[in-house]
Amino acid sequence: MDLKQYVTIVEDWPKPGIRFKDITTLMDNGEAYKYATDQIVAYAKEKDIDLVVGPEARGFIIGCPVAYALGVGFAPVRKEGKLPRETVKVDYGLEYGKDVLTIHKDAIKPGQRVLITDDLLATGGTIEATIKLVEELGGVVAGIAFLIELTYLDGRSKLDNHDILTLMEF
Ligand SMILES: O=P(O)(O)OC[C@H]1O[C@H](OP(=O)(O)OP(=O)(O)O)[C@H](O)[C@@H]1O
Ligand SMILES: Nc1ncnc2[nH]cnc12
Repeated sequence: MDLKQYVTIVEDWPKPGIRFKDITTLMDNGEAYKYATDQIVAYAKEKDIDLVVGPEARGFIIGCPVAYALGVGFAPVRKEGKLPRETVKVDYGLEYGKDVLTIHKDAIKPGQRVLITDDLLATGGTIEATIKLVEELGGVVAGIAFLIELTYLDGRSKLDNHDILTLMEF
């Protein structure tokens, strides 16, 4: 299936100069959303995953159906001030801003094999920060899966030698 046809490009959003890749037109097509999810599930099955971790908010949309299909848990990474118990945190930058990401301190057991999911790899700041959080809690990043990679921003170079799956390149 050609997934790219379901992504809508929105010019100059949220800021002038940004070509926003809107995945809501992929998600609201049941066949396309299932196809994309199934590709990531097949990848995750090769990696012997114990837990899926995804950053707010679009990382949840990708990661939760994958966790359900694998029969493993999902741990949310959220922007500061959203998680109610003790967290670890990290500052990060992204294509159109900067922020702080957090995860509950007890979300990952040392040695657990983690799949990180998100909709899109741009500068790599969000996933670089997510990797730091997972590793600080003793998790092993066994794989990272995205729907979309913006190859012209070279976010991949921030993700060391981690194993990465992307379903579409722009
Ligand atoms: O590779 P980067 O430059 O870090 O950019 C990619 C991140 O930016 C977007 O999230 P955003 O922070 O806009 O949050 P949202 O998912 O809540 O809209 C997107 O969903 C990725 O998480
Ligand atoms: N160009 C873009 N489109 C959609 N989400 C993004 N997150 C960071 N850059 C983005």
